[in-house]
Amino acid sequence: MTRPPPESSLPLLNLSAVPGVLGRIVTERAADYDGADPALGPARPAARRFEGALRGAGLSLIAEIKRASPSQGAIAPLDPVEAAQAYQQGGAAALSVLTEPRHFDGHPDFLRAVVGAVSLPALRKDFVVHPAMLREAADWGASAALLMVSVLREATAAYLEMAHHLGLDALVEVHSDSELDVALQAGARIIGVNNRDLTTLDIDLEVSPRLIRRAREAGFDGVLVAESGYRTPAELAQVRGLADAVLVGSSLAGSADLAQATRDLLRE
Ligand SMILES: O=P(O)(O)OC[C@@H](O)[C@@H](O)c1c[nH]c2ccccc12
Repeated sequence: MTRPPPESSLPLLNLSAVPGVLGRIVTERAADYDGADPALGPARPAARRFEGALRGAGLSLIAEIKRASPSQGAIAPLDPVEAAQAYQQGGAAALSVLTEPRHFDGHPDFLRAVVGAVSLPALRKDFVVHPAMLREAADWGASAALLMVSVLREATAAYLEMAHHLGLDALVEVHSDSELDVALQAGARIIGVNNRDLTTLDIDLEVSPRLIRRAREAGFDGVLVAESGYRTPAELAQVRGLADAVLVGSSLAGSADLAQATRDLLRE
């Protein structure tokens, strides 16, 4: 069986099967990119900076620039560059920058500005439902993009291949055993386990440790990231020695002094 080269493929997604809040958001995002050019252009070299940053000693922090969310509404009117600099000073290893405009108050300019101003590698945090979104991420200087198995399903492997074609690392996000199986099958090198169920927005901090253990037991030797809901060093302790990295947004973004909040959170 031959597959068309990644630069010409537009994998089919069944977004009407995605439930709840998540379903609404991805349907809007697909409409935003309806008719966009799916061409990726020539292959770009892989720097693997995002992956490299997370492989550092101990539990690495991915700090998120998140001004609003469906679960909390407005969080804080962060200046993206100031926030990125504060996170870097506080000890973050990498950044996550929301570019979704309607529910997370994100913007492409935030990502471009952050990449131009700080040295940490940055993830484009968005609901990727079209190849053009990956091409944009690479053009804007992101080191990585988020790929959600709950959205991409059987197209996960194709999107992973497209991200790698563009020289991007991919954070492949899962929330259940069956989604983890898809990520492992697809050949993900970085897997994020989201404690938040994006269809109900409920948080369960037991989800990450459980699925991270399962991934390791299955022989996965890539990078594992615990995502969402972390507010205290005690909560981070639940994934120390287990996850390579943790992704934190709201609890940092909502604090008065972002650099100090970052240092406090990382205190063992
Ligand atoms: O704000 P929190 O609870 O610290 O979570 C951060 C991050 O994990 C969360 O923003 C997130 C994880 N996966 C996502 C997918 C889309 C949008 C947002 C997310």
